[in-house]
Amino acid sequence: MIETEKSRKVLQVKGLSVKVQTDEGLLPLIHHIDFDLIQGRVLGLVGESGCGKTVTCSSLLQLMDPNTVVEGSIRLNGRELNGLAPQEMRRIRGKEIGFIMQNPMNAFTPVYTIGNQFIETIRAHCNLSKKQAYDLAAASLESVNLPDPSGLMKLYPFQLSGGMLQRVMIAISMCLKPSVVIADEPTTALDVVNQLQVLRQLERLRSACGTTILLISHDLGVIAEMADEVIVMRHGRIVEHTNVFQLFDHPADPYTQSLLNARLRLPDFPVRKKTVI
Ligand SMILES: Nc1ncnc2c1ncn2[C@@H]1O[C@H](COP(=O)(O)OP(=O)(O)OP(=O)(O)O)[C@@H](O)[C@H]1O
Repeated sequence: MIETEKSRKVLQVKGLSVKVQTDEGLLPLIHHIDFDLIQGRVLGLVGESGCGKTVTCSSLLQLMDPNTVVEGSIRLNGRELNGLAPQEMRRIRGKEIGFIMQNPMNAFTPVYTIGNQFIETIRAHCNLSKKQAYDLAAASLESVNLPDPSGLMKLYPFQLSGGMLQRVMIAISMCLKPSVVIADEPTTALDVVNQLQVLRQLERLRSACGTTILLISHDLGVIAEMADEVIVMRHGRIVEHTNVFQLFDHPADPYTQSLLNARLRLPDFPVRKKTVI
């Protein structure tokens, strides 16, 4: 098939296996998985706790513990990431692959203000003066609906709620415009109002910047609302990879069916309103 701009593969994962060194030898965590991230689309990654979602993301970011072995190919815009030198990977993380994590407090250094960290992050990746970086940061914070950006930049991370910190991370991504954002359970620790805000801003990141998103969530409601395609993982393997409508209407794998059945018994299952692009 000819790759058009609409179906451009931004990230190609082929034969990804992750093993951890134990006293008994190498223990497999991820078994030879393949998937692609397509420009401007959201790929959901679901599966029960311990199935390997976070290990998969950490491998893409080359953030696995030293006692693990990551095999296979991870190509970002055609460039192989597996085995890349740590200083090269540091340049790629943030600028080319953004990440938004479940506990945003871990992403910030407690002793520096939000403004300081925001501006330094922008300046580490872009050739901007402090004033230019400050103006960009303020505009970006405003664009994710955070009030009083200049006041907010003087605050320390512990003075912001989890939802506000998530939106600061999205605002940083909006400035750096990475090709891919990996969002690992970005709404899990948030109340319902903040969940909605964060999901709206992630959707804006995708639609305004054309960012490709890998969205990990145990919440099938979030996946139904956001994802175009979905991967279902079990015991470190992909058991199903399909578009979101197919997944909810005609789940093929018995494991997917059991995941959906468990969720559908709850009363607040949302109905997908948007159309797949
Ligand atoms: N550094 C490590 N050393 C040994 N085992 C690990 C390591 N990291 C993860 N694991 C194991 O790999 C498996 C997959 O873990 P992972 O964190 O990817 O699960 P998950 O699907 O993200 O779960 P959750 O939804 O609970 O976050 C688990 O059994 C976990 O204990």
